[in-house]
Amino acid sequence: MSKKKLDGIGVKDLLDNIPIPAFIIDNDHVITHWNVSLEIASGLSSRDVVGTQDQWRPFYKSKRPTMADLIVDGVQTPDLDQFYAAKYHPSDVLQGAIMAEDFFPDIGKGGEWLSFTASPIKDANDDLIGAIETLVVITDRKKAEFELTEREKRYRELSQVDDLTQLYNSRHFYNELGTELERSRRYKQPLSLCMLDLDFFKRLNDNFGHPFGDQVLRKLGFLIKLHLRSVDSAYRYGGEEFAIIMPQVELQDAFTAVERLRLELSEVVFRTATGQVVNVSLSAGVAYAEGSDSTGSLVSKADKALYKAKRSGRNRTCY
Ligand SMILES: Nc1nc2c(ncn2[C@@H]2O[C@H](COP(=O)(O)OP(=O)(O)OP(=O)(O)O)[C@@H](O)[C@H]2O)c(=O)[nH]1
Repeated sequence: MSKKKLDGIGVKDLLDNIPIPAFIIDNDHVITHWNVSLEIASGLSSRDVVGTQDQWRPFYKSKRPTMADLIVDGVQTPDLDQFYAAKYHPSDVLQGAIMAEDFFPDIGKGGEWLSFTASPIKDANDDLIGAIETLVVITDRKKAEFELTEREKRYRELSQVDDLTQLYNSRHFYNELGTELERSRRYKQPLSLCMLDLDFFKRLNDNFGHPFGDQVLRKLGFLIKLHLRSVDSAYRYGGEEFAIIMPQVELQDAFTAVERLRLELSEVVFRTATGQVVNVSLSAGVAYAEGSDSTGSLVSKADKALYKAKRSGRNRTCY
């Protein structure tokens, strides 16, 4: 008995009983159905739009095809790009249907994100007779996704950046050095690596206190950043040891750049808590990447040069 009643139910009744906004257009792009959920969402009554081609009206400022119109016209990828560049994909579930997500600035107060799917409607002979489009507001989900992406970005930055000096930390150093080494090999471009180490830093800490040592580290971090070109990257490699990766820089130029930095630091006047004036120096080692170098061998070359600078009296740069 109840089955018979359901057999007789029309498309309009069915559509009006689902909580998802939906409309149907025929092959002439004329609206045949506009359900109650879409009336509520769009503020347009079915009486006013059925029989028209106004399906674009709730979504756009001026007339343009909706996804359902493109389905009716048989528009395929990549021509869909013209209207929904990189925002659509074929439905995993329905054959011939296209799903898309987009932001509609003219809907609601500040705009809404919609997820919409348009599917072809075919008759018993498999001929296309129209298309149905359903819409879901996904603004809250999108907001949550954006917030999550931002948090992840911030977290990644925090886990890569040293708090004290605001330079990258050593974890990030090895990733980046590997990438730059690979790039220099592939494009046959020079790559230099500099290791810097403050001289007698233990003595500074012991004599003037840890906070004073921190102040020196911060200042050196600041000076390094000041001197960096946009393609260089600097790292706090260890306690008072720093590294600078210099892509596209020959050994001699890297040497000159580090020397400039060393001289600048030597001219900075630090003042201790008791007002004492202190000068600080650094030693540096510069190495140049050769075709056969790994990250390990390049770091080792730079470290050896740094050791040489320390051994031969400090406050100098060696390669
Ligand atoms: N203030 C401060 N000191 C640190 C930090 N990290 C490491 N150090 C100190 O840096 C000092 C490094 O000392 P050493 O490795 O003996 O080297 P050095 O005294 O600079 O001697 P040379 O490198 O041979 O000139 C140690 O006393 C560490 O405690 C930090 O974040 N802040």
